[in-house]
Amino acid sequence: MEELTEQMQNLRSKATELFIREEWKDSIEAYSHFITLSTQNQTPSDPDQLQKLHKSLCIAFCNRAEARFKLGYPYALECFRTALVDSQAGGNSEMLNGYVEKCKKFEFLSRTGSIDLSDWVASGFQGKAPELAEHIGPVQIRKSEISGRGMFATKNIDAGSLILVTKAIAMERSILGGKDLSEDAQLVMWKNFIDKVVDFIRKCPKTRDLIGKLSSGEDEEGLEVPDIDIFRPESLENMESIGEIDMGKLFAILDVNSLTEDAVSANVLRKNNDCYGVGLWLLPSFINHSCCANVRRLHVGDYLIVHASKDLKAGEEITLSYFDPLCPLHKRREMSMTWGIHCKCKRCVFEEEMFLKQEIKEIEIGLERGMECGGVVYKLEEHMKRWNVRGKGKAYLRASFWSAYSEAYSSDRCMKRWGRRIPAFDALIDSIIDVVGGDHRLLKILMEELKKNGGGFVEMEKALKLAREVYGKVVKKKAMRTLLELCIGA
Ligand SMILES: C[S@@+](CC[C@H](N)C(=O)[O-])C[C@H]1O[C@@H](n2cnc3c(N)ncnc32)[C@H](O)[C@@H]1O
Repeated sequence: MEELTEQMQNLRSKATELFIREEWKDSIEAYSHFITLSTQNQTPSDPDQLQKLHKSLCIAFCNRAEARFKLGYPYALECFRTALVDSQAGGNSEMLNGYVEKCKKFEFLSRTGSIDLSDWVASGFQGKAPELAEHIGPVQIRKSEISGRGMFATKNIDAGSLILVTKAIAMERSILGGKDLSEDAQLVMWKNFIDKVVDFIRKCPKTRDLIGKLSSGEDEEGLEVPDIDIFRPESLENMESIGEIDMGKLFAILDVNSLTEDAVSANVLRKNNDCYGVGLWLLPSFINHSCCANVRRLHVGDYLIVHASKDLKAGEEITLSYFDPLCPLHKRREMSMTWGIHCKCKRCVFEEEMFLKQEIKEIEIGLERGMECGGVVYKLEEHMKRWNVRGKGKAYLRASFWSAYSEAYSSDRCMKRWGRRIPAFDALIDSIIDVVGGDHRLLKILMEELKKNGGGFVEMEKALKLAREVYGKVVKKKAMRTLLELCIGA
């Protein structure tokens, strides 16, 4: 024990010396070594010794974060800073202990990604969103057949599992007056957002270099494929600096990669959220779009959480729906234009042919003219039978005409009239989930159905499974039930 204490003291002195000499990289290594030794070994029973150890640990955590920040890593956690302030003020041992525990928790969260939002959800999203930590799951960046680079699973991932947790480089929010944000307010929001990004880049060269790796939408095939490790907060790789970033290129990068919180999958964990935000998150920017996506995103504070909304196979490309997948082809085409993309996913290719059919055009016109939804569903199902459209093809079209299906199945009057002539509710939901993965509207209608017809254990388990696909495994079973109840009113 004494030998160890001496070793720890030597390490601490060495780390501090390196830190003072501004030899950031070596001081990080020395502090890491010190932290590992101090946290893995028996804690001293003498209260004075314990307080000394906690104080040293606080300083070590904080100085290491500071050194990382000096090297240009944006992720120095606020908690480490608080720890320093407090330890310098000679805080009491209980507080120091609290900070050390908090630091250790962050490190653990970042390594394992074992995030649990249950308490926050169960309390009805009271107070500030929980503090999360950066996490990268089993994924890598590779060349994609969709376009440029994409993100791929490196092992099988089951639905609901965490893929990325990442904090925004910058975010700007605006309060929504009515339903939409006025054009002026949007412009102001974008301007503030860009200013924040520019400010960050000035302060943090590493961030500037990482942003420089993102696509500006031009010549994606020629872009280099970065190693995902350079995005890890603890990465010490010395990247070759790209120097000043051209403002024109920066604007193009922000245009291609920024995400808004109004997306279909956002805004789901907090109710009555009247904020509308825009932000830039680095790693999620490598995820390509598909109309049959296999991951979803959630916004918790400034963090973006990406989780699998379907089971994924090792080697499979990870895709996100940049816009609402539960609508017809031409609507999706319109929305994809704002992203400058022409989606060629299997669903789009299949529907391109189907939407040329006169019968489908008539259904679309019928819907526009207010034709009864039950009738629309019946017609479409009959046509699909006649054209021998089955399996995935059938599910694609059902997803495209979701608005008609959801209205029909939610209306008692409609179900009385058409119920026996249209597919059973369970079969319908299963087929749509199969193509678009978990979606909060599917969950909502499933819950309504359960409430109406009373569901047993099997039905409840099915709803919980779908809920995990929609919200991820960040919410445990008990809290998930609260969420399910809330989602009926969502
Ligand atoms: C957020 S980035 C995705 C990663 C990008 N492929 C890269 O190499 O950095 C968005 C850009 O990727 C391309 N992209 C994403 N999904 C696509 C799709 N389904 N079809 C065609 N291009 C797509 C478009 O150029 C789009 O502007």
